[in-house]
Amino acid sequence: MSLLLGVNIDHVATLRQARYALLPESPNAEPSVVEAALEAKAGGADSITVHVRGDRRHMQDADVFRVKEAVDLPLNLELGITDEMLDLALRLKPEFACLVPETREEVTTEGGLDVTALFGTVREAVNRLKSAGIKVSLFIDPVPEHIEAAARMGANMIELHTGAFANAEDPAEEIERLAAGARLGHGLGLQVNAGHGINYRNLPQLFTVPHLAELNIGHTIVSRAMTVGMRQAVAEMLEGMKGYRSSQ
Ligand SMILES: CC(=O)[C@@H](O)[C@H](O)COP(=O)(O)O
Ligand SMILES: NCC(=O)COP(=O)(O)O
Repeated sequence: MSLLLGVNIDHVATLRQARYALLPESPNAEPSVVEAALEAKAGGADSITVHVRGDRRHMQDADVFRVKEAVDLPLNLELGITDEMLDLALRLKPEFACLVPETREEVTTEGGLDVTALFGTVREAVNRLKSAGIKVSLFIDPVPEHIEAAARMGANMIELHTGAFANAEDPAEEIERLAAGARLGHGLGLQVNAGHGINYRNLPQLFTVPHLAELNIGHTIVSRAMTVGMRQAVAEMLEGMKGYRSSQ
């Protein structure tokens, strides 16, 4: 099975909010997140990822319902563990939900969910989402205790946070941490995904990380789409991902 690509379209909404923050549902509001998702599908995306943040800095609640309605692809909703966001997820009923840490002051997601310190809270959220038929992923750092806790609480998947890898001067150590985490997660029966900061240049460095099922990639694809359009930006990323399986 090929390595799957989840396209995160958050930053299409970032551009829209720059002008239409007060009127995101205006008929004039652009760019359209629905059109972006449809173009991502046309480019070959396997799923669409959207992160509705508590501060609604980019994706709005209405956006994700419209994307789910209009785009025939699995939807992966990223959310913080709050009653408000869990309620949204239970109303939306996406195929997948990925529980992520969130702080209002962060520029972007800065680390993985501390699933050991928050074990009970995370497990309750996992159970509520799974009871609604939603497959649950946990966005975590490649920390063995966190991976083991994810398996123990019944998560379906983990998404290894690749931000430290993406930001590292020399990524060798981070790549080994990710590889060890992927081996452990796979061995525990978890689907192992990865995401955050992956781009067209650093992607091949991840090919030594085994057992990856899916990459969630957004910022670099939306950035590339500024030049070549979303459909081609997605197709180019998929072309780059083709070498993964043969490198395993
Ligand atoms: C959880 C994750 O890595 C992505 O959703 C990332 O958060 C993109 O959204 P932001 O740029 O708002 O962080
Ligand atoms: N969970 C990672 C994601 O959805 C996309 O992150 P990025 O590629 O925008 O950094």
